Amino acid sequence: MAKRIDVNGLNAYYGGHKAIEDITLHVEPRSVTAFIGPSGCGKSTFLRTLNRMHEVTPGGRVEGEVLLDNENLYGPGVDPVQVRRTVGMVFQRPNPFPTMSIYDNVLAGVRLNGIRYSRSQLDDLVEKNLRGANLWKEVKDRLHKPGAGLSGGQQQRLCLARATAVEPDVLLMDEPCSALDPISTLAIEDLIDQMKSRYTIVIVTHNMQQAARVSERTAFFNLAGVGQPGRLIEVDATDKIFSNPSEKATEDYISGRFG
Ligand SMILES: Nc1ncnc2c1ncn2[C@@H]1O[C@H](COP(=O)(O)OP(=O)(O)OP(=O)(O)O)[C@@H](O)[C@H]1O
Repeated sequence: MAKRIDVNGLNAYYGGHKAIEDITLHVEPRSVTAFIGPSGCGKSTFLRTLNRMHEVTPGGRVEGEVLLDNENLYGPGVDPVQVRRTVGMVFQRPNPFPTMSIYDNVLAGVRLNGIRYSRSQLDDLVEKNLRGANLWKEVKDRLHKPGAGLSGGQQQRLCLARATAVEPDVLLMDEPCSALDPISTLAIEDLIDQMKSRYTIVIVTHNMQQAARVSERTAFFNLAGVGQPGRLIEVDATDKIFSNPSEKATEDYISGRFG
């Protein structure tokens, strides 16, 4: 079930270094929001605060709140492992378990949730999620071959199938196409378009055409200078950000004047 995200006054640190400052952002369910901004402004850091991955980095610390349908992910007693199941993530480089079969890759997260499934239930889960990732037709005859035998684009779709198999509420994508060729990139973008009716999707991208193609809303991040924390400069409808942004820094960035 897609959920709404409300971030209030969020700061994130690496040890003594404040990487992002005072971020407040609201993301509607069943929508795609793109994060754009120059290198080092904290897009990936912010993304990782949305499923408590940031604190996995030594010295990683967060202040402020992230609400998922009004429930604070950083509230007392919240299990970060459960949060990461609810808020799935796909990374820049496709990272299937290389020696594990395609079939077992899809089920890798499912098998950690402690529920016992019958063989036919598992078969159904694998087929449903590979179909959802537009990969079923390409791999149905080699489900028990290793995931590493797929092309980069197929591996990334396998990672999406693995992420959706645990039925998350939110899907976070950190530059999911940056290691892919243009055809595979379009396949992932099509998939994002299809998936947005079921999930809340947040995507970090350096590719502004991609942000314009896939997202309804775009958030622009920037930093005042080297060593300064990144900040959210503005968030608005993607059309507006790319045609008539409110802030000069956004306009400078999208028109290629910096970054
Ligand atoms: N593991 C880490 N340890 C210490 N500092 C880090 C770490 N990861 C990122 N940072 C710092 O946090 C700040 C934000 O980095 P982040 O990777 O979130 O930015 P970004 O906007 O995603 O950059 P890019 O577009 O280049 O991926 C930077 O100053 C970076 O050097």
